[in-house]
Amino acid sequence: MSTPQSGPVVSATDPETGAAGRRVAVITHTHRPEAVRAAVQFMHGVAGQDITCVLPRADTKEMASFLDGADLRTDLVDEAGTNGCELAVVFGGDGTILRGVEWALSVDLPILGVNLGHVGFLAEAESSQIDQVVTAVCHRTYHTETRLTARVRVLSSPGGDVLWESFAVNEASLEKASRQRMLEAVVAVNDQPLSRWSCDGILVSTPTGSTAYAFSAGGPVTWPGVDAMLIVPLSAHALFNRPVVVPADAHVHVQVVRAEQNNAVVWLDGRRSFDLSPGNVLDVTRGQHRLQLARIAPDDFTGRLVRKFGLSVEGWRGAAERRGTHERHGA
Ligand SMILES: NC(=O)c1ccc[n+]([C@@H]2O[C@H](COP(=O)([O-])OP(=O)(O)OC[C@H]3O[C@@H](n4cnc5c(N)ncnc54)[C@H](O)[C@@H]3O)[C@@H](O)[C@H]2O)c1
Ligand SMILES: Nc1ncnc2c1ncn2[C@@H]1O[C@H](COP(=O)(O)OP(=O)(O)OP(=O)(O)O)[C@@H](O)[C@H]1O
Repeated sequence: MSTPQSGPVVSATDPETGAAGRRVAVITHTHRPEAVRAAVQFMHGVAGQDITCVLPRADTKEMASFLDGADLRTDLVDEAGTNGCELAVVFGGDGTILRGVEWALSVDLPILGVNLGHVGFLAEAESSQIDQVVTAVCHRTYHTETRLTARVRVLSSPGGDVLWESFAVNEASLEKASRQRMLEAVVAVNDQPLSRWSCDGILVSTPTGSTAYAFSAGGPVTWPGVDAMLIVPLSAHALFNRPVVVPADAHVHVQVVRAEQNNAVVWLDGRRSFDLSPGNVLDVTRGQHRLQLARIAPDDFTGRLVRKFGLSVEGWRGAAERRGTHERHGA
């Protein structure tokens, strides 16, 4: 789902610092020197445009040698939040973008990812395109694509107390806590039991997550505009062990029936986790906030899939045919 629009209008004065001008958050995979270099190149690019770069203070230790003495307008902050920012530009791979989401989601801040990781499926630009990113940010020519997220809660029992609450952009992954035993859980959709699975785990994934863990587990690749959630069993020892697709408004419950050493664990986007005991329920519904991904080019999910997954669009026959033509021409 894409909403063409210019960047959000931001007040000329930051409410907290009183500083005038535009503010853009910069989040960097600081353990990767090429990501730090790219972030600093971006900051230099926007420096003359009355834009202050807002950095998480924790990121600046590794960046200090690049920042010291540079004529850059930066503001260091401890807490995630808008801090008056209109956009977060993230330099890293998907993991760093998922870290950036923790800053951005609750305040509906768009994220523009620059890939300095291995895959960078969620990124919009490659490291060779920093000048284009600078131009798009300076002229506010980016648009935002919104993505479904999930609200994830752990309940003590069906209808019981809420023990934990968080969100997922990719997936909630309920997993066995002990490697040598199976997890046993009952999945219910809209309060109707669907299946009991003895398995390694169960994913409840968004369309965004359909190219991540759910993809590895045999789930269907789902275009971002599809308003649905995927339920994907991990190695279920059952005749019915298929991924299922439910409407995004469905209420998905997964109750842990048995878990060895009395524990199962849920991981959200591989970043946030909580331990569950038998009887506890993983409760997943549509998230209140949509992730906003800033784009500098028109949407092209098909192209992204082909590029990032290295899909062959000519097939082996096409390659053979081209070789044949080549050989007939005596090359
Ligand atoms: N067997 C698996 O495939 C498996 C196992 C655990 C976690 N994961 C995924 O890892 C994600 C966390 O990513 P990370 O980079 O912090 O961990 P990571 O460093 O372990 O990398 C996981 C891989 O998933 C890719 N990835 C992440 N989100 C993606 C998305 N939406 N579409 C396509 N690819 C995506 C990353 O680029 C990376 O190659 C989790 O949300 C989960 O989806 C996958
Ligand atoms: N400043 C940081 N401090 C600590 N950890 C970080 C920092 N930046 C990134 N990470 C973590 O490092 C891990 C790997 O980062 P990332 O996913 O960006 O790189 P990658 O694995 O090479 O890329 P991709 O996910 O696209 O394959 C992630 O879990 C991410 O959250």
